[in-house]
Amino acid sequence: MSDRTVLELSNVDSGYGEVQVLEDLSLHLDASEIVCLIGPNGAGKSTVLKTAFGMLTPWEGTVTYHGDEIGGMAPEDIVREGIGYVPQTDNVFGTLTIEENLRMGGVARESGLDEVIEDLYERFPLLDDTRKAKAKTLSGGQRQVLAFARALVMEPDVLLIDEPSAGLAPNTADEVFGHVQAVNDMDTAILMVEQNAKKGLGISDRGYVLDQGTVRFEDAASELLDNEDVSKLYLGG
Ligand SMILES: Nc1ncnc2c1ncn2[C@@H]1O[C@H](COP(=O)(O)OP(=O)(O)OP(=O)(O)O)[C@@H](O)[C@H]1O
Repeated sequence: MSDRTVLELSNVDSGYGEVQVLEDLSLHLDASEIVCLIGPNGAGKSTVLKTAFGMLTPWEGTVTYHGDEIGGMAPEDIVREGIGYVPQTDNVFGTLTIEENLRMGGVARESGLDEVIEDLYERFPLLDDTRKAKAKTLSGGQRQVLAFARALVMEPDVLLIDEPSAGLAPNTADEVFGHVQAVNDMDTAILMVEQNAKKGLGISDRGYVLDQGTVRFEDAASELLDNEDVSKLYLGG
C-alpha cells in the first residue's frame, strides 16, 4: 500500500452463509488507477466487489477506504463515504426515465443534485438527448452508460464496476470501455471485474488474476498481458 491507496482489502476471507469464497485475499486500488480483476468463472471476482461494498461482511481481514475500516458497513453508508458500485445486471430502473434514474442515484445527496446531473448530461450527451425516455428503451451499451452516470451522481472517488462488457457486441463493448476511461479521467479510481481479460487489461493500469478465491498473479496490466503463464492459463493462449 502507498499513501495514494484509496481502497484496500487485506487478508480477507469472505463468502455466502457457510460457503467460503475468498481466502486470504489482499489487493489495493490507488488514486486515479484503473485496476482489473480477471480469472475463471467462480474465482470470486464479483465477491471481491460485494465485500468491498458492504454487501458481504468479511469473515477475517480488513477492508479500508482512505485508511479507515469499512468492512461490513452498510452499502448506503459506503455510498456516502465515496464508493460507487455498478452491478453486472439490473443496474438501472427500466420503467423510470433517464432523468429519474439519475435522481434516484442522488437520493443520499444533501445538495447540488441539479448541478451534478447537468454536468453529467454534458459529459454523456446521449443521456441529455434522452432525458425523458424510459431507461428500458436504451440499448445495452447506453444502459451501461446510464448505470455509470447514476453511480457518479454521488461523485464517488472509487467506482466498483462488475463486468461492464457483459452481453454486449464487441463494438459496443469497446464504446463502454471508452466510457470507463472517461469516468476514470474524472478522477475516479476504478476497480473493475471483466470476463474479457484482454480488453479489460488493455484499458487498465494494473491487474490481479484471481483463482479459487485468492490472488494468483498481480502486476502492471501490460506485464500480465505479456506473462506467458497468465496468457496460457487465463487469457486463452
Ligand atoms: N449468493 C450466493 N450464494 C451462494 N454462493 C454464491 C453466491 N454468489 C456467488 N456464489 C458462489 O461464489 C463463488 C464465486 O462467485 P463469484 O460470482 O464471485 O465469481 P466470479 O469470479 O465473479 O465469476 P463469474 O464470472 O462466474 O461471476 C461461486 O462458486 C459462486 O457459485
